[in-house]
Amino acid sequence: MPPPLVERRYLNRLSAAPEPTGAVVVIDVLRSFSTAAWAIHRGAWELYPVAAPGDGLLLLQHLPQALLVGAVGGGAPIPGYHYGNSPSAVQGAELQGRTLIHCTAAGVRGLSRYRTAPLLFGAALLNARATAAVILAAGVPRVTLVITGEWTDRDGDEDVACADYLEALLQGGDPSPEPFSERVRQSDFGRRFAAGDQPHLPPADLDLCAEADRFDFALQALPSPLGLRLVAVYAGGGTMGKSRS
Ligand SMILES: O=C(O)[C@H](CS(=O)(=O)O)OP(=O)(O)O
Repeated sequence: MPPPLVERRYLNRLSAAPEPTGAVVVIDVLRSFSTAAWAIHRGAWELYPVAAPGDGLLLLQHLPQALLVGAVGGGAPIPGYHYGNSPSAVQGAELQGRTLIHCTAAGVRGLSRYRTAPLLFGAALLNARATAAVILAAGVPRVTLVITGEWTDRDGDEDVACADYLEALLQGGDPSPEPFSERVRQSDFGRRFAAGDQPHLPPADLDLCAEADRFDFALQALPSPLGLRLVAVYAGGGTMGKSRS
């Protein structure tokens, strides 16, 4: 099977391009899908991405055992939520078997924007290789990579680096991940974490987000009666997370 055609979109740029067909991979290395991946690794079953903080509070009425995780634009925790959108914050949480409601200003908004895609993933550098493997196993002819971290004051190169790595893997390459990991650290947003002068952007988060291929699962967003639901999926088939019909 030939490699898929890969194209890119930017969440924060106006675009007249037609809606993507095939797989859409919404990339957010700092930090949405790194937080989500660490949460799954720490035992969370599933995450419900919601586009606005108030939507999370409404959804909590249907999922009273869920934990609220999220940040406003710039990265400060959402008031009233249990945890910030932070891999180091979820490290200290008891997440085994838990459902999370996840709200962020970029990555989660990207999932919401592309919610009608035939196959939809959230990805970070932590699970780039696993995401490529799941997509290649699905045999889709076209893949759209969505950069979420580019803003007027930020280059978004943490996501572009992840997209470059993913694209190389999707084309059948086997590049060393280190240069891509270093680009995450050197990106405009990465350097804000490295500076360590904002409590909601801890340097520990950069370490937990800049590692490549730590996890062997992709994060697939599936439709559910309560909205999109993000679960771990594996290239050999198989989904982790409770089914909810
Ligand atoms: O919480 C984060 O790290 C960012 C903040 S911002 O929206 O990019 O300013 O959110 P995310 O959606 O994870 O990029």
